[in-house]
Amino acid sequence: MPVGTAARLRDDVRATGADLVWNPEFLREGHAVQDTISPDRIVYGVAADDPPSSPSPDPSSSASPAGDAAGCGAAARSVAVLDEVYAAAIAAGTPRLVTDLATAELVKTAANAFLATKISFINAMAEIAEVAGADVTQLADAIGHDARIGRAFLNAGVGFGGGCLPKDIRAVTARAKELGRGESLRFLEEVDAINLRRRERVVGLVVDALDGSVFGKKVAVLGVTFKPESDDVRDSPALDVAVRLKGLGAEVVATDPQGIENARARHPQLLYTPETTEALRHADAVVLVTEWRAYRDLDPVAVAEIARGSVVVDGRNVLDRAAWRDAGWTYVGMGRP
Ligand SMILES: NC(=O)C1=CN([C@@H]2O[C@H](COP(=O)(O)OP(=O)(O)OC[C@H]3O[C@@H](n4cnc5c(N)ncnc54)[C@H](O)[C@@H]3O)[C@@H](O)[C@H]2O)C=CC1
Ligand SMILES: O=C(O)[C@H]1O[C@H](OP(=O)(O)OP(=O)(O)OC[C@H]2O[C@@H](n3ccc(=O)[nH]c3=O)[C@H](O)[C@@H]2O)[C@H](O)[C@@H](O)[C@@H]1O
Repeated sequence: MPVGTAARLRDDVRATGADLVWNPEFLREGHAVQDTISPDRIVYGVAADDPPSSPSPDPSSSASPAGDAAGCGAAARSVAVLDEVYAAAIAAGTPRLVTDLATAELVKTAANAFLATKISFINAMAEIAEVAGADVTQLADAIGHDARIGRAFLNAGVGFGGGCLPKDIRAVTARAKELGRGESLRFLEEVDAINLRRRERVVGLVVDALDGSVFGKKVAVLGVTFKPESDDVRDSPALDVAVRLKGLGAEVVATDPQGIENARARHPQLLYTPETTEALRHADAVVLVTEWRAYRDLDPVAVAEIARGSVVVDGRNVLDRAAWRDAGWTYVGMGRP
């Protein structure tokens, strides 16, 4: 939601006798239950002019500018209700922050924007690694050991997709412009552009590996969802790569453990099979774009026996490149030799 939405809705909601608090959640698809039961933090946004009367159980965890102020209005009651909802998580020591409405709205957007920026940062470094002859996975490991940076969300590859990160960076960029601060978040347009370039890059690597043209070549695309453990194909880099290859004249056969139905509804022009072996059979090139466990664990020797060609493009940098090369494959990674 654009920052300012809660404040705009609040009076209308209160006129009904209810209260409006902003309680963003940070769950990831595929981990929804675990993330809901054990969140990293809980955030309640309450109206700044009606602060909660009771301090939070752990005052050091409250970021409310008015969290300790007197008052026993609707916001205080809402905080008490939410404390009941999250009683188990709070008792387990989950940090709980009470903020104003706008801050709570921005927390959600800022978290996703930061995650997207981390991914595009490492993908930008992958672009440099590609021309410098460096290895972006080793680079990520090395900088990730710095606790201030951290290794999470530094996996370079075909980039981020899904129903949240792409939408949220575009939405907050647009909102910043509305608020007269477009320059503050202009870098997120670059984050978006870097991300979209990675899809082109995967396609380009396939074309190059097939001597300049995919026309008439069979390409096995492993994965259509935006990430493993989800059937979601919204803004999926994997599906985008499949569609682009098809547009260049390749005979694309895509496979996925969970996403075929959703992918077919959006792109019926592609061929799909739930059988990995069928996708790989007589393939001139194999492209891994969603790092499902089943694809990470593929035996390169066995795949070589059913495929026609010997090109594998690892769009997620998850395959054991030495094992694939030993089995006779031309292995192509993303930002690593
Ligand atoms: N998917 C996730 O893991 C998380 C999603 N969110 C946020 O929650 C929101 C919903 O996300 P999802 O559940 O993934 O999306 P979704 O696309 O699965 O669900 C959205 C629902 O809203 C309905 N809808 C859309 N426009 C509407 C309108 N104008 N009037 C009435 N209904 C309308 C759609 O039909 C759909 O049922 C998004 O803002 C997302 O950023 C937040 C945290 C996690
Ligand atoms: O707002 C939301 O709805 C949610 O958006 C994301 O969750 P989600 O979209 O489920 O997926 P992520 O696990 O964040 O992955 C997003 C994309 O980034 C990609 N990614 C992730 C990590 C990485 O290192 N590299 C990378 O390319 C994934 O493949 C995927 O396409 C956030 O992680 C959640 O905290 C948030 O609640």
